[in-house]
Amino acid sequence: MAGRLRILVTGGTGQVGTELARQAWPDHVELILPNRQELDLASSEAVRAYVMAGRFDAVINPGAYTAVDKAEADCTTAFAVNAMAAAALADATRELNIPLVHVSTDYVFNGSKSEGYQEDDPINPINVYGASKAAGEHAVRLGNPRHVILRTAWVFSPHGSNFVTTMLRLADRPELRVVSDQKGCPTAASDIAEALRIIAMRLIEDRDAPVGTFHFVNAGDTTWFGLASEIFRQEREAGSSVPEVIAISTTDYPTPARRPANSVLSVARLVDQYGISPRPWQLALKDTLAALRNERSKGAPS
Ligand SMILES: NC(=O)C1=CN([C@@H]2O[C@H](COP(=O)(O)OP(=O)(O)OC[C@H]3O[C@@H](n4cnc5c(N)ncnc54)[C@H](OP(=O)(O)O)[C@@H]3O)[C@@H](O)[C@H]2O)C=CC1
Ligand SMILES: Cc1cn([C@H]2C[C@H](O)[C@@H](COP(=O)(O)OP(=O)(O)O[C@H]3O[C@@H](C)C(=O)[C@@H](O)[C@H]3O)O2)c(=O)[nH]c1=O
Repeated sequence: MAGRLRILVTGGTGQVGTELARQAWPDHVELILPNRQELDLASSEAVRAYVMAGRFDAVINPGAYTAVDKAEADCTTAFAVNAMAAAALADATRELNIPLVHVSTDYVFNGSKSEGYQEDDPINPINVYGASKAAGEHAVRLGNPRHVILRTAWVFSPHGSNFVTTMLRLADRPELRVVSDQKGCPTAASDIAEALRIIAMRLIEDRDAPVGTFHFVNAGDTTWFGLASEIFRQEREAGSSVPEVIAISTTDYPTPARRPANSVLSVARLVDQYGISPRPWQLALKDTLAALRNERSKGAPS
């Protein structure tokens, strides 16, 4: 029988962390998912001490400061969590000679490219969140050669706050105005978690497993307007009454943080080196909407 493996997962209460806990891990794997009280990612000393003491065989780091607009005025916390904690994880995992799987974002790109971004395209973030995540990537690359940085994008899931749950919360309005000039790849947290599980297990079991930066997003791309339209198309098909969705431009929806006009990610490297092929985002969305409908029907008075 294989020896027991302990994997530290940060951000266990988040979208990706929750889905990592739900993955079908082999029986000999134990996930350790500390909450904010048990491990404060804003303290790099606490992060280092926790990893050094934990007898872990790998670390997966989806924990992050993800409030994109709030980060503009809270740069210190965003950098502490997204950059300094990542640096502490990278240093500690290198010293322990264990792999680090770090999660990053499409918002490290400035959005000026017209096609999909490759892993080695230059990064040039245009908001504080993106800059803090870019600094986290840099620290991971410098800190531990045995790393995978998995960039993903536009994450949705049945739990937590995301664009899909926001649209459903606003669904009783007669109309919703949504930007149609920002393009990206909507991606289910459950699919990201599956990719992270496969990558982490390969890195633990095979010293020659591919390392470096990879992209993982669901297949296909759209705009936020396209995503909202598809959410309500599927909801209407399931019998719900839905608002009219109106396409607007970014200038008509001012926000504290700028967002890239195009952050479509190419996944070819992950398909090639890990054999992971993502499903279309519309199918992943269907599962999430069904799960949310199921939760609503359980909560509805009988
Ligand atoms: N959401 C998205 O659209 C995208 C996310 N990403 C990246 O994917 C990863 C996962 O994102 P997602 O699951 O959506 O994120 P969530 O915002 O859902 O979860 C973030 C997690 O980090 C934890 N966290 C934040 N600050 C601290 C802290 N100071 N100490 C301890 N824990 C903390 C949160 O804990 P608590 O519950 O206590 O707040 C939560 O568990 C992140 O690295 C993110 O940058 C990439 C692209 C898109
Ligand atoms: C709610 C709403 C948003 N919008 C716009 C604002 C913004 O340009 C876009 C997306 O809004 P959100 O604030 O929900 O999404 P945002 O926080 O920008 O999402 C990002 O989160 C971070 C963590 C990432 O890493 C990115 O990949 C991306 O998923 O939609 C509308 O046009 N109409 C609306 O009614």
